[in-house]
Amino acid sequence: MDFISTSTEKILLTVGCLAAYITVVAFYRLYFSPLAVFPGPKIAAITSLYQFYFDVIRGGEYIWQVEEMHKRYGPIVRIRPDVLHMNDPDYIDQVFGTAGKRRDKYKLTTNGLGTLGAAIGTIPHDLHRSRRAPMNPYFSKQSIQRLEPILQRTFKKVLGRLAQQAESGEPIGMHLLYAATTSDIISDYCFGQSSNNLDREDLNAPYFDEFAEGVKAYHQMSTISWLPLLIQALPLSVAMFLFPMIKGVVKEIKELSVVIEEVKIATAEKTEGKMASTVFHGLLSTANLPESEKATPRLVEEARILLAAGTDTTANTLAAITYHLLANPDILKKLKDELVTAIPDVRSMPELSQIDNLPYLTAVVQEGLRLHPSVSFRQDRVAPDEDLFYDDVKTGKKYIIPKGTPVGMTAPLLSRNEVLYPSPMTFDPDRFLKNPRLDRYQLSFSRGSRRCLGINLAYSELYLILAGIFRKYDLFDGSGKQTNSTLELFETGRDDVDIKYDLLIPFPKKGSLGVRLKVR
Ligand code: HEM
Repeated sequence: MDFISTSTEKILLTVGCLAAYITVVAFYRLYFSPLAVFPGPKIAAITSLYQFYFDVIRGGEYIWQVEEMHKRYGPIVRIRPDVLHMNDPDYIDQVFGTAGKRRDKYKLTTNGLGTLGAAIGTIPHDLHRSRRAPMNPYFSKQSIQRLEPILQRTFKKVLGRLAQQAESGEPIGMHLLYAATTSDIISDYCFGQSSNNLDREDLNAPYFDEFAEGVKAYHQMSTISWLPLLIQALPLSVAMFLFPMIKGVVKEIKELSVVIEEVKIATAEKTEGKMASTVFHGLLSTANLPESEKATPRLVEEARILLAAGTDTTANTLAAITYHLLANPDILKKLKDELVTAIPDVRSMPELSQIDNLPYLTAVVQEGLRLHPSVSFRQDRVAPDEDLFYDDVKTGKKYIIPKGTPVGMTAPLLSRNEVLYPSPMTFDPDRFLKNPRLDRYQLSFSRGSRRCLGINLAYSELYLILAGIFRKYDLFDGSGKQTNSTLELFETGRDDVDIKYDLLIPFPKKGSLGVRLKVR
């Protein structure tokens, strides 16, 4: 009897203490936190479990809750106890920082990326700068222009695959074809060894499926702060059993470690001089890079990011643009007219110098990036040195965002701004022709010192592949009179390209087979 009452008392005491603790924390967050003055739902201010429910349990749906919050509370909202979110295109520079302004990353976002040693996962501004600096020359406009032979060689294989598909009569999944292409290019540029996905019968589909499964862990890792530490602390076999989504990562780390070691041996005798021909030969022969920065595990993390960021992003935007062009014959006609003038001989491969200034192609690419930013997660930044000031012009309210506060912006939300982009869900390249300065408001490649490293490569791939495919192929019209090669959408609708779930990268409705085409 005594035992029961003592145990019951202990349980009651524990529950009481817990309830008191939760009440005090909730009370503090609601009324005394420096972020208490910011609008937003109380539940989001009290607990991060609100985000956890939508992002982890429901799988990438918090983005739509945040959109609703903005509709209800205005352009600045508190979306977690410690995080603000902005949806004002005129405030991009303040959040992402202009020259000379330091911007850190938010710890939990980088946890989700799982690569604290890579530039993208580096929290402090200054360390990020030093990691990014030796990679910048390899992704400058001139360096990417020098890559044209690799791009051309790879694109020839794409045309070969499309021709092969025409013979088979089977539909082709364009996301996979584009991912195989961009992955071949970035792997070739990183190490001088292409993944050769385009030479494989299955286009290396299992690798890309594994990648898609892996990114689904992003929200778990970024909302449960201790999860990455737990996974690292467990024996590998136990971790893989409990968290099967890490299997692909473990395999990739092993393979990339071997590749990096090979590059190390190849660069050992070389001294710094002219630019190396691949990114990693370059990094490893940079004399003033500390040895710790050249350690294999850190370089493996950098390589994982370059390979992932350089693959699915561009492929996703390419697939979406392909859909819109084939679903909108008027838009495709305008593009084709421009391409026919710029590239008179249909048998010749387009060269970047022929196409990189074409106005309509540029508008198509910008509109594709606007409507389908291939990085859909909240881009959080922290200003460590300065308070930020925000005036809500509609309500006249003035806010001071204390220094050190994570503030996020989300490209797919910003790009649906109805004032900048009337009928935002319509694919309308003309809006960029009418107002070319609209590109100032694009957040698709991020901004500031953490802007996408691969932006010039991504543009070259987008221009070259779209120009090459749509110069050659017409839209199938069913007349039976067409003599040119043609493309037709196969069982593909708008909901196969529109974002439904934000899992770091955008995913369409469940069960979607992506953009599929019949090639004739
Ligand atoms: C349409 C294509 C692409 C889009 C929309 C895109 C978008 C982005 C965005 C939004 C970020 C910032 C992410 C953050 O806040 O942490 C980023 C960073 C990055 N991207 Fe891209 N990207 C694309 C293509 C590429 C390509 C082809 C590469 C190839 C190297 C690449 C490499 C990177 C790297 C390394 C970073 C990290 C930069 C840093 O933190 O300093 N991306 N990208």
